[in-house]
Amino acid sequence: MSSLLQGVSLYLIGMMGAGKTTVGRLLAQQLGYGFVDTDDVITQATGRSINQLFAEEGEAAFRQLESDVLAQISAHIKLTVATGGGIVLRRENWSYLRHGLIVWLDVPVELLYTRLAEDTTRPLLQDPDPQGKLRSLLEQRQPLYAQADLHIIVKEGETPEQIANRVMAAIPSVLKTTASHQNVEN
Ligand SMILES: Nc1ncnc2c1ncn2[C@@H]1O[C@H](COP(=O)(O)OP(=O)(O)OP(=O)(O)O)[C@@H](O)[C@H]1O
Ligand SMILES: O=C(O)C1=C[C@@H](O)[C@@H](O)[C@H](O)C1
Ligand SMILES: [Mg+2]
Repeated sequence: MSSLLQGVSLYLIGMMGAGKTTVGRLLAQQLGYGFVDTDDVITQATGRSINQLFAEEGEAAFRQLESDVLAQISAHIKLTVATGGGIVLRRENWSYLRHGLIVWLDVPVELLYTRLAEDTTRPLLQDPDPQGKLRSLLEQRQPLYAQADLHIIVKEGETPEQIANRVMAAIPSVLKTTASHQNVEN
């Protein structure tokens, strides 16, 4: 599979809690790729948590850092990249994401909520109605996530391993489309 991909990186997008970090690590192992998480790079580079950055610098400054980090990552090949849930919001980020194959992990809001209910590390969920907040964020972002090359709809009870296997199985279908386009053009 990794030879089929010819070093093209995978970029995982989707809502917070969708499993980008968890599934991304597994995919990197299976592909023999490096693994990078944009949220982790930001926290390591700044020495501050995402919560701190949102509180002390504001969301706009965080988004700028996120774009800067993504720009640097996109210069590399053979990576599986777990992105922050809001990476799709900035148009310039798409020019970086398009360096690789973009995979949307699409998880129902109810499932996201059960996964994140105890989690206090996502500043946008510090809301009196976190489930409603997740729903409105997803509504706003859905058309953006839908621009991914691969759309993986995750069902309740699916393990990270099963999801990673489904992504691996779906990759050739996207690469085939690219190859057939090339044939038509040639
Ligand atoms: N398939 C799964 N089944 C059950 N729990 C899962 C699954 N995938 C991930 N989780 C759990 O859900 C939580 C969120 O997962 P993860 O951190 O990978 O999401 P994320 O998409 O990287 O979120 P963020 O955008 O906030 O970084 C974690 O506690 C993780 O262990
Ligand atoms: O969905 C979002 O906007 C976010 C998701 C996380 O990955 C972090 O990047 C941050 O909490 C913002
Ligand atoms: Mg993550």
